[in-house]
Amino acid sequence: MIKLNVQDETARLRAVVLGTACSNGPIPTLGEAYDPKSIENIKAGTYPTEKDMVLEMEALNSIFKKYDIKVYRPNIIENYNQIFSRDIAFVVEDKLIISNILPDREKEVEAIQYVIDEVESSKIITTTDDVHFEGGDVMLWNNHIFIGTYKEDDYADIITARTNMKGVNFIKNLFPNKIVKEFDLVKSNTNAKLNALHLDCCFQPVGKNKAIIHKEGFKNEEDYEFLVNLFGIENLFHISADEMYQMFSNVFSISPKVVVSEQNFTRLNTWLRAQGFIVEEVPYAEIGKQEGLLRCSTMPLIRD
Ligand SMILES: NC(=O)NCCC[C@H](N)C(=O)O
Repeated sequence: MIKLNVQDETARLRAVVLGTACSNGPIPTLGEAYDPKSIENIKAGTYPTEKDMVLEMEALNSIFKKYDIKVYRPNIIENYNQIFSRDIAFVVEDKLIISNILPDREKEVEAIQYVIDEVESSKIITTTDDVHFEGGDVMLWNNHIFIGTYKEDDYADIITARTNMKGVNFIKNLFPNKIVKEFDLVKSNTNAKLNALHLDCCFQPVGKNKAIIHKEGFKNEEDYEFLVNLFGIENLFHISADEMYQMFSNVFSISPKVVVSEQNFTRLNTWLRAQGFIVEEVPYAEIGKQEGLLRCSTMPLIRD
């Protein structure tokens, strides 16, 4: 059995689900794509190849091996995108919460059923179809749970809005001892530079008291100010719309000291090293063309 334990974003990682790019399927049609960056790359003829994406995910896998982390991979579903494991389920404390994910991505959950079967059934949480959340929108931070959401009435038309207020309230009720803080995010179905697809696309803590943030990803300035007050302005690394588009906030912590980052994120990697972090660089830009990066493709099961 797997004894789940995740208390925050950065404690030493022991076990993780890492997605797979194997049998990713043909290039989606514009109608099949569900994020603006994929659409942009399909139109430009630059959609990533399976071969390149498999190589990138193996580079991440080898970092996990180096740090002796137990890695679970999804079972392969033929011709199906299974890269972004983060969104399909997530661990809070000792509970595995199964997301009600975008219907286009539903089969991804079946592929990790063998992992779910290793978890004590009383720890597995599911909910009704009207309650939406994806793991990319949910972050644990000390006594807080941060959740990205979208509050406008046109939620149903916004394919980039994945977590609704019913989802936020469900998590609030599940963890009455936590401070659940939701953030209304800026969304665009058509322009990836104006789209905070999930909370982890515009914000993520690193280390014990620092975070990467794109201010304009937050619809309300007060939400941004809340994070400034919590972390301290000197501890925030601000990223531009272009850096959000490159997914600078979607690095992945394997301990409070060690961050896995993309090899081209020079400005961020230099800052991280100056703060005393060990930065493990991997190539991940091809995966990034699908509007997800390192955090998005991992789902931690056990941290210290
Ligand atoms: N946590 C994340 O931001 N996940 C990235 C998911 C990207 C995928 N193309 C999607 O739109 O669902």
